[in-house]
Amino acid sequence: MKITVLGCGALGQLWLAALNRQGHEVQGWLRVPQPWCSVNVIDTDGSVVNKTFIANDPLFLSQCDLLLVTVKAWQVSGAVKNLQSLLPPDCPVLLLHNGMGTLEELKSLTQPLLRGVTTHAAKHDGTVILHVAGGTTHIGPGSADSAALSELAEMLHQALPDVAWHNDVSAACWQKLAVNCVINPLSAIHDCLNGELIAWPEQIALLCEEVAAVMTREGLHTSADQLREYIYAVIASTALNVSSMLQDIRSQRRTEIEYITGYLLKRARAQGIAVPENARLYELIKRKEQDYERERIGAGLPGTWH
Ligand SMILES: NC(=O)C1=CN([C@@H]2O[C@H](COP(=O)(O)OP(=O)(O)OC[C@H]3O[C@@H](n4cnc5c(N)ncnc54)[C@H](OP(=O)(O)O)[C@@H]3O)[C@@H](O)[C@H]2O)C=CC1
Ligand SMILES: CC(C)(CO)C(=O)C(=O)O
Repeated sequence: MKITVLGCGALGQLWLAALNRQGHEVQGWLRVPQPWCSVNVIDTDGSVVNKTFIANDPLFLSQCDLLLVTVKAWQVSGAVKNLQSLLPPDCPVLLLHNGMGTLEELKSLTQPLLRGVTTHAAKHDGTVILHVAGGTTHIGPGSADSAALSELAEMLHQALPDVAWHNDVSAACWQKLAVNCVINPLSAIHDCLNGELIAWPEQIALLCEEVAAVMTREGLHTSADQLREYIYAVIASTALNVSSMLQDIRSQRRTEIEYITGYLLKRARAQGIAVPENARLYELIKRKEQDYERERIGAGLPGTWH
């Protein structure tokens, strides 16, 4: 297959390396106008991929069988809309990111849309991407015309297992959203590793109750106890992780809070449910972002909100 990976960061490079290993023709798509991209990945077994692929080739894009989108949630709709007119009309667009809300922003997209979440973990270490832990990628339709694209899951599974197809992927997306609503802002505010969050059981319990109430109203089968149990399992299995939100805060980058807690708040508001603890964490993270954005602008540096 001919595949363009939009966003060649940690996840993007993982997929470029894996898809190329399976014999697919791949190109990267970068924010900067550069005709090549370097992929430098150390896999979980220590094996190294150090390759250069073509990038930003409009002809390749116009012949693509899949656009795999691995940018941050707040970058998704702008990046995809930029490429929309160059893509074949039937080219599936698969969004792989934390948080929710991008499907709503891409309602006008005419290509079939898929969405997914992953439990793989990859991080930047200088110029190298370390594949820290394997995991499962859950994908499914994001628009009505993508329901018949389940064979994509098998192709992706051959490249970077595990990949599971769901005719309705919303439960998997909400479960990941619940994890991110609890672990990401809490770790960013307490400035701690994921594993250290067990020191705040009351806050975790409160957040789980609020998230479970919203999820139940969305028609998902869950409870505060189930969510809490699952989130403690993720805290244990990612104990030594610096969450992506804490990494963003430490590097003074824009976080994904708007698409994580922000999305939960929007759904809660639409349903008339109060979620005060989530609202408080949302405000604290937004304030942190605004503080360093103001400092950057005050220092004459460009803003990070590109
Ligand atoms: N890394 C992980 O282990 C996991 C990540 N995720 C989620 O996956 C998503 C991607 O994460 P990750 O790979 O870590 O993020 P990275 O920041 O490593 O990668 C994102 C890449 O997208 C690029 N980019 C931004 N805007 C554009 C654009 N308009 N066109 C082309 N490229 C663009 C960025 O380039 P530049 O730096 O130049 O802006 C960057 O290289 C996030 O939602 C994250 O939460 C989920 C689970 C695990
Ligand atoms: C699961 C978790 C919390 C792992 O750190 C994550 O998805 C993140 O950091 O964004």
